[in-house]
Amino acid sequence: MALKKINPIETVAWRKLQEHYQDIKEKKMVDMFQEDGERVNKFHVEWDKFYLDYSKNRLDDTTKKLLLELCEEVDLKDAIQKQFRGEVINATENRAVAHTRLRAQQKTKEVEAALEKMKVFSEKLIGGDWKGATGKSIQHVVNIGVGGSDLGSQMVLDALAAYQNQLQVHFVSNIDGDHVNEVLKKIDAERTVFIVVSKSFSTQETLSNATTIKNWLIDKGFTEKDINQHFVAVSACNEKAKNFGILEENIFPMWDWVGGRFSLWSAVGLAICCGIGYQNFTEMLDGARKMDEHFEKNSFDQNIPVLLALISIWYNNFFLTETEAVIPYSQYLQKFIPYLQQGVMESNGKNIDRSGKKVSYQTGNVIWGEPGTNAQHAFFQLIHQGTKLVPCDFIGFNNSVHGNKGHHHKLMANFFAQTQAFLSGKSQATIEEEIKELSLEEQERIKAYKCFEGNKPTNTLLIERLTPETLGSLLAMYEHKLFVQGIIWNIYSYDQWGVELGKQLASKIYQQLETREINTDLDASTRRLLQQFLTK
Ligand SMILES: O=P(O)(O)OC[C@H]1O[C@H](O)[C@H](O)[C@@H](O)[C@@H]1O
Repeated sequence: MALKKINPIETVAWRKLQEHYQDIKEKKMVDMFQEDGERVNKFHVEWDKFYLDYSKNRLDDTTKKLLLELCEEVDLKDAIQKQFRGEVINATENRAVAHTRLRAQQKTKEVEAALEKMKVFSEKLIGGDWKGATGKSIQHVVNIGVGGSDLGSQMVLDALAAYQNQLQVHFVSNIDGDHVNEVLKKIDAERTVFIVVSKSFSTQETLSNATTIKNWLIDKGFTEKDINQHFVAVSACNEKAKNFGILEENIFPMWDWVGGRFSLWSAVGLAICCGIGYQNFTEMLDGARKMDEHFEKNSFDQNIPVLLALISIWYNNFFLTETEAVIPYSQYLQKFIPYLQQGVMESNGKNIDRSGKKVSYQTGNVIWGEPGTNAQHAFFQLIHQGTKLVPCDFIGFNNSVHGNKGHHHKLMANFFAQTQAFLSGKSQATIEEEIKELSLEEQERIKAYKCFEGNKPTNTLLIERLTPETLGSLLAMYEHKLFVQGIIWNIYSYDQWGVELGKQLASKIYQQLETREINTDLDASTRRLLQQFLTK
């Protein structure tokens, strides 16, 4: 059964939210805290190892009530059930969406078999039982993939670097030859296994990089047979992987019903199993499953992904904010933002609704960010005193991984202080006190620059500790958040046609660069640029 096609702006809740926005747009959050002593109690969720405080947002009881009514009107419940039942909700590609199946308690036979294969392979590598062509055990693993076949594994291995074993895992993604060259400098061919990860097994970047590496091995004297011991693949297109020269037994499955950007839970996460071991990988799946259950079963007013999605819609569609920042207070989560960017922007960057009509409202949010405290020293100025409203998610941990309390308390003091500053700003009295030593003339001149208006919204997510399990829950939380937003916006979140045009044009331009024959039907700017490129 297809997803329902309900135009959100035609709902009663949307109209009421528009009216309600007029009441709330000038309100100060500090006043709302004053007026309602129960605000924190009402606007937080405690779940498993997560604590979400969303009280520092420009919303009140009515906002929440209306946003929840919007969920009813678009029949979010029905959409959630359809997703968990694995129905064909990716209608533009005619595919089911069932990545949650990869981490379900009761797994299907094919998923079990894939997991077992990943376990056996990664344990052989880690235990030194998988030998290269010259009989040496493996030290390096190179993941060759791009987009969803790269970002997730990279991010998880960075996030869980504390769990890393002796294998060194590298990533080659960019078609830029400098990328592959730099990685090749770091590895020892005889002790390296390459994992070619491509759902379609037809992505230009991945196939070019894999071919370059294969040739590099051949130049070193490896035969086709030797290469078999150094190459494995993860793909939904077995035949193409075999044609590339990968042995059938070394191909790990992928399925149509797993979108690339939701695939780290599948064999696409093989590099993760190699780097941190199968046990940690399954703990991550368990964490994701817990979040799936929370999302599927909890009432919407206590449902973390639903609430985050609604808050985001509130700003995006009523305050008309342009972007959203995610600030994890953990250096381990440095690659979390690029990973989220693919998930969120590839999914919800759409302008045609589920009825095939152009939408007349804003969809996909622009996501950006960087770990705190580094972010504070880079772009927080704009959030504090710029002209744009940037709602932020602050993600912090009760306990650090390294156990160094001194550092962790300093880090978290900044975490709490920033959301406090975003909320309250700086009062006139405090500014006057700060500058009272200056001459009256100087005070007058400087006063306005020292002003922090505050009233900048933040969600604060406090998680017990960064572990494979909590990371799994966190990733699933954002997956469900973007799904809810796509449902409300009445778009299809699981296709990505928007990336195709560039690929097609690149292949035509590539031919022209190779033959040095520039098409006359190109636009004038591109034609001139190609000429310029070829002259030097
Ligand atoms: O895994 P692959 O088929 O090689 O695809 C890799 C990536 O490329 C595409 O362009 C898509 O935009 C991504 O969603 C996908 O993850």
